Amino acid sequence: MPSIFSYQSAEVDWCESNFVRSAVIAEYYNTDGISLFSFLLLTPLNFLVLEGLVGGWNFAISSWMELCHLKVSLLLAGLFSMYFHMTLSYVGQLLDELSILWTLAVAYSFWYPQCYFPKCIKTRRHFFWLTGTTTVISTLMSFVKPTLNAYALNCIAFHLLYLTWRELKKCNDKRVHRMAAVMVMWWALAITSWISDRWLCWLWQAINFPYFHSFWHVLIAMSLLYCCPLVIYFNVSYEMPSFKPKLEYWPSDSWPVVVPYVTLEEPHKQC
Ligand SMILES: CCCCCCCC/C=C\CCCCCCCC(=O)N[C@@H](CO)[C@H](O)/C=C/CCCCCCCCCCCCC
Ligand SMILES: [Ca+2]
Ligand SMILES: [Zn+2]
Repeated sequence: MPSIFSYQSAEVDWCESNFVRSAVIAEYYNTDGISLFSFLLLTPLNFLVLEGLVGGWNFAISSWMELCHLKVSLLLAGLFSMYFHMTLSYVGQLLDELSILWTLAVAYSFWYPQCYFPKCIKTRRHFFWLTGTTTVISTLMSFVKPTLNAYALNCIAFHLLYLTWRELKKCNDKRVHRMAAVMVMWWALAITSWISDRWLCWLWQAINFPYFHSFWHVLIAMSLLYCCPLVIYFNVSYEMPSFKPKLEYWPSDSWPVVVPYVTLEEPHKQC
């Protein structure tokens, strides 16, 4: 019986042919080629977006700690993803999926708006416990049928879409609507690539182009780049109502390649 650490012991194998470009890296493009771009370039950009938040304002130490948790979780998700595609091992698959689950848990427990809490949950502390318990139970259940884990994780994105839609209904700022539209566009392209790789592999192998999972890595990282400032924008509107958040693009709105971020207008002095 193969060890849970051994190469190709995972339940899932992506469309890219194994060990074609390297004897030690099972799926080269999913591990290094393009994934390296997405996680080692776009994730630091996300860090800068998050760092701008801390550096620019007098941010409470608790918010700084929350962002640190998110950064560590995102970095681990990137590293575990590379380990998984390098080995296609059972442990790699679970580390990849569980790190995404726990990153989502961190984001939900810190930034889920209080107005959407279930009726029985009164404080963020209670919501924190609810998220923690649900995540621990989901972690245990993930060992039952690991093939289903990724589908369950993708369903969480639909919940995020629903929340975005609820928030946009209350918001008139055109810049926010534009940023949400761009985030959804990247996510739609990402999920299409993920499903194509899973379900239409026979077709991509027939035309010798089995690289859609590596596209997914880049596209989901792009979507996250727009998701972070949006989450921060809505969070500031709820938690710091005296500030006025504004979505901006670096270096400027008109550039074809931009990094989105949030700025805050100083609070009005109270008499
Ligand atoms: C203050 C900012 C808060 C922002 C919250 C952002 C929360 C980010 C959470 C998770 C990061 C996801 C990282 C994706 C890593 C992909 C690794 C991967 O490719 N894994 C596959 C196997 O290699 C696996 O099959 C994929 C599983 C599905 C993962 C689904 C993740 C959903 C993430 C939702 C992203 C939101 C984008 C916007 C949605 C409208
Ligand atoms: Ca493969
Ligand atoms: Zn992957």
